[in-house]
Parts: sequence; C-alpha cells; structure tokens
Amino acid sequence: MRAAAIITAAGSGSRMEISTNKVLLPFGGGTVVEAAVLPFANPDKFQKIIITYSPADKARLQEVLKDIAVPVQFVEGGSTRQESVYKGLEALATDNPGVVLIHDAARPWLTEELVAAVLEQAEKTGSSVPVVPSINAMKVVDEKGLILHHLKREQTFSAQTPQGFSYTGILEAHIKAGKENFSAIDDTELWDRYKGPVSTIPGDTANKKITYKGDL
Ligand SMILES: C[C@](O)(CO)[C@H](O)COP(=O)(O)O
Repeated sequence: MRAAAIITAAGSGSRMEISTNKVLLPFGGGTVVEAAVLPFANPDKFQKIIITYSPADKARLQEVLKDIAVPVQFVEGGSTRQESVYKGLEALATDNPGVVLIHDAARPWLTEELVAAVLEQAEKTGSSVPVVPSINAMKVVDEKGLILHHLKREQTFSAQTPQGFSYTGILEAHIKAGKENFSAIDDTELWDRYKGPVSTIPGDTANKKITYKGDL
C-alpha cells in the first residue's frame, strides 16, 4: 500500500521576523517549500501529498507546487501545527493510506534517502522519527530562569521530520488529544501518549529547520 505525506506550510514564521511566509523564500533555484516537498514526489511510494496552508499563501503555494509528480491537495491549516496536521489527516480519510509521513515545509534539506528510511521503519513498527544527538548540554530551566535539571547528553536528541506513523494510529491519537484538549509539541508526543513508544532512526544533521533569519 502506498503512503501519503502531510507537509505543514501554514506557520506564521513569526520568529523569522519577515512578512513573507519563510517557506516561500527562494531556495536552490526554487523555493523552500518545493525543496521540502520534492523528496516525496515519487508516485511508486506516495499516493498523495497534503499541503496545509494559511489563506494568504494559498495561490502562491499552488503555483510553485503545480508540477509535482504526485497528486497534491491543499488543506487550510489551523491555528496550531497540531490542528493543521489533524486537518490534513482528516482530508486523507477516503485515501486511507497505510502510513503517513508528516514533514515541516521549513526543512528543505531533506533527502530521498531519509524519506525512505522513515517510511521503512514506520511500515515495520507503526511509528518512526529521525533523531540526531544533541551537540549542546541540555538543561531544564524554570520560569525564573534557573536550571532545574541537567540532562544526560547521551540521552538527549533533537527530533526531526518527516515523522512517520500508521495512518489509523496517528489519526486516533489526534482525535483523543482533541477530546482531552491536549496540545503536543509534535506528533511523536501524541503517539507516545496514546499509542506507545516511538521508534527512532538516525536522522541527518543536514536536515535542519529554518526558524530564524540566519538559518537560511
Ligand atoms: C516537528 C518539529 O520539527 C520537531 O523538531 C518541530 O517541533 C516543529 O517546530 P515548529 O516550531 O512548529 O516549526
């Protein structure tokens, strides 16, 4: 069974301090979002790509993504990443893919190899997230700015996207979170809370997320 992908492009990019959506900025002869979507444009592996958008960006996103080799569906995002992903999952109900990969449009350095590795692991175990070891010492800090805990570096990792899950499993996790009004940092947190531990695979240090101006 072929998979589906949800690419989250509805963010406001407030930390970038620019008026344009960062995913529409120029990148490698195209735009950031094109580079983030292209590794999924393999019709043998993916049956559909969902792009979640903010209304102001819809026309431009449609224009830059018009030649993708897999059917692309545009779904208006919500006010949070979690809400946007849930809307994307709902939009896949009739396609009912076996596995869905959820990716940030702001990660343009993604490779086809990492997509294939996430897909393979999610098909095997139901969940998959690429992680890279932390390069800095990680601290838990309280609201007064004081360090509460020093985390063991060998046990701290940065979670990347794409994050892959069984479609029915992650949809169920989102529905349960909605009922409990639980908000998560990403989909692995939802999976962990409602389905069980998430399988990690080695990430790619080049697969960075554009968050601040200097990241580009
Ligand atoms: C999902 C994510 O990329 C994992 O590292 C990250 O949480 C997304 O963060 P954003 O601030 O919502 O872009």
